[in-house]
Amino acid sequence: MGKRTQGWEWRVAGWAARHPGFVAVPAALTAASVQFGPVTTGGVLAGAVAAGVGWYRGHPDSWSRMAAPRLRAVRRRWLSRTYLGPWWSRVTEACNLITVHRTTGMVNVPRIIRVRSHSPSTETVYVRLLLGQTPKQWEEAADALAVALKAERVGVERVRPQVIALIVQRSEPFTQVIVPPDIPADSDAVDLSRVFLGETEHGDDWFAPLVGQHWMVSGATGSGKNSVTWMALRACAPLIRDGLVRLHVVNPKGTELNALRPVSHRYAESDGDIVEVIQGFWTTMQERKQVLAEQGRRTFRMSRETPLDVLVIDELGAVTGYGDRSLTRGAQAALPLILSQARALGGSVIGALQEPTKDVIPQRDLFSLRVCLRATTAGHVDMVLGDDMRRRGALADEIPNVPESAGIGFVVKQRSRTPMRVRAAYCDDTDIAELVRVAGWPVSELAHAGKA
Ligand SMILES: Nc1ncnc2c1ncn2[C@@H]1O[C@H](COP(=O)(O)OP(=O)(O)OP(=O)(O)O)[C@@H](O)[C@H]1O
Repeated sequence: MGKRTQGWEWRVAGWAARHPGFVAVPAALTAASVQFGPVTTGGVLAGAVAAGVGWYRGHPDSWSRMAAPRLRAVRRRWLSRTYLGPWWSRVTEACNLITVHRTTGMVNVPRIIRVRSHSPSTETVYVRLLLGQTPKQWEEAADALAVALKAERVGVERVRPQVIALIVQRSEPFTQVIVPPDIPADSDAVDLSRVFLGETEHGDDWFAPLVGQHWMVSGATGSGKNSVTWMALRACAPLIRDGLVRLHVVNPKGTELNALRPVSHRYAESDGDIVEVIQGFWTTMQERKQVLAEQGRRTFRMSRETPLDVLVIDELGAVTGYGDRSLTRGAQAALPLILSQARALGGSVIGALQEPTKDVIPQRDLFSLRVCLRATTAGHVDMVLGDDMRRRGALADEIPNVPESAGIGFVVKQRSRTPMRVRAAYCDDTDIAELVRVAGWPVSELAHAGKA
């Protein structure tokens, strides 16, 4: 007997029996529209669907709730495959960062996991490494990557096993030297809670408070560390003249800051004098404690009786870490006390150093403003600014060692805990001479008066 073939009627009947909904729903809709009219039926149907969807979306286990993020992820992946994928494949291939399976010939491209942008000029791209790749390989390809990504420079940071962060600096916001503003003529015009230091990458002025704060400026030799110090002292010039600010200057190198000798309350270059100045500063703070107690005040207010004492230390590393033993021991006896207690007593410290390691400056966390100018190694960035700051864009070790980059560095925005590229204004010899002239004229007048 030959194979029995079914007629189409049987096949339709069989399908309808297997899918009753497909038959029952149109049949019910047809019957309802014959009975109540198509408009009423359509309206009721639309209402029922809307109510059902509404209920379903509100339900904790609703499909749409669970599915929505997944759908979004799929769409994103699809978009990145379609638009970003080919471009990224070309970039990584050009930089030799893809692998090809030996037998199947399949090309493996490292996957972009996430892209974050913490500042207008920098992006952080998190990449999952391919099997067999090392962060070092990517570091070696950083220059090629910068060219391929049309970026100024690219830094590589290890995040966790298999994941690295590419810190892509798109542009250099600072192409010109920033000129310092005029020194205010009057003490009243000076606001030490907002000292102008330079500009930020956002195009705004960069201000920092000096009263009740300690500043640490770290940078390699020639990075322009003293720019920050000079800007603070220019703001203070009329106050120094009026006896409202006193300078205690520690200048182990004996260069540059020696211009401050005539306007300093205390000044030291040799090891013995340095220890004396630092310990004298601590004694002043202890006396200040007494004065405030007698005045019944808990907080310091700047006046001639209680001036702001500013301790400026150049080469802080030599003073606390790698200088002569008698010097470092003497300084280390007083400096931690000053850093932890002087803020409320009207004492501020401005320290500049090249080597920000813990053994050189164990108290670096006591500095409230920390500026990281050009660094010699990547590790210095997080030591100065805090954990993860390099990964978030503070590529201080990638700042070129050229005079055009001097004064450029990073600070941390306190609210968002993200690094911000800044450039300090540059005080040339004329600006320094002007500062000394404004700050010092009563001293010279007094000297003349004494001689007369
Ligand atoms: N803010 C700035 N803007 C532009 N150029 C600057 C700035 N600061 C410094 N420079 C330039 O960089 C040079 C080096 O600066 P400076 O000697 O102050 O650096 P430094 O970090 O103090 O170095 P060192 O540790 O050797 O004393 C200066 O001669 C000057 O030409």
